[in-house]
Amino acid sequence: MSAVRENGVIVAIDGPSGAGKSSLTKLLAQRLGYIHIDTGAMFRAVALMSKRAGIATDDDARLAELCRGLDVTFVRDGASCRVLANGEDVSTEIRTEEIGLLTSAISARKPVREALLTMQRAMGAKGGVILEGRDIGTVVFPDAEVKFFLSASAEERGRRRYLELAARGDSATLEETIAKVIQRDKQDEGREHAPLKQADDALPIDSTSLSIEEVLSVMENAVRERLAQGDKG
Ligand SMILES: Nc1ncnc2c1ncn2[C@@H]1O[C@H](COP(=O)(O)OP(=O)(O)OP(=O)(O)O)[C@@H](O)[C@H]1O
Ligand SMILES: Nc1ccn([C@@H]2O[C@H](COP(=O)(O)O)[C@@H](O)[C@H]2O)c(=O)n1
Repeated sequence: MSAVRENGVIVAIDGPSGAGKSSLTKLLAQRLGYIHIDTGAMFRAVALMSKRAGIATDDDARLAELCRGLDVTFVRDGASCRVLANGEDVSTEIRTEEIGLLTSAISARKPVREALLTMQRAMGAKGGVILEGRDIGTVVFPDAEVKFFLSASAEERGRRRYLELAARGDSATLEETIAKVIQRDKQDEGREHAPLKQADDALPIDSTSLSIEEVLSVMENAVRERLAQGDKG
């Protein structure tokens, strides 16, 4: 177990779509005074920009060129965070289901993963960060001091996403939403590069029957226990 870093520990939260990663990362970051790094938003920004540029999802050369010229940053907006791509606020545009599915295809490409891996490691190396994604504990920071793998049944994750979309006026049915969650799971788990999987040393949390507050309590206790170990860990 590595010593605590300059700004604190690195916390990795991985898991499939709709498991609650963003919700819990935001709350846990507030509790700890840590920085929230939404790596999914970074992949979504690449997907949005590639769509605008008319780049095919398997055109690695053009995807690599796009990533070289792309600067993805996070800007605090009260209790929330805005996502900027080359200075443009793309926070809303990257959240559509269309972009979510496109992102799942784009994020399977090696040049995209290599480019964002470099950015993510630079953002989190000094600690005091919580990164959420699919490969944080396995690829980005395999030496993270605290790792969680947050999951829930596909039906529950689809139900959560359905409620979220309905609140935004989206007309997708529950059945359609569950099917899209399962489709994204298969794409994320089945790809060659950095597939979604639980790190061997990650604490698994099945949130199917747990409230956000219950999950947050488990996570916060685990992080504070590690912090109490300090450099002895
Ligand atoms: N334990 C829970 N119980 C009930 N609802 C939850 C729970 N966790 C998250 N939610 C709700 O489920 C929806 C999806 O949560 P969230 O966006 O945090 O998941 P995610 O894992 O980040 O998904 P994605 O990877 O697709 O972005 C949100 O509306 C959130 O409020
Ligand atoms: N570390 C990551 C994070 C995300 N992805 C891909 O992005 C898609 C969108 O992620 P959300 O968390 O915003 O839903 C996701 O389905 C993955 O395909 C990734 O590959 N690695």
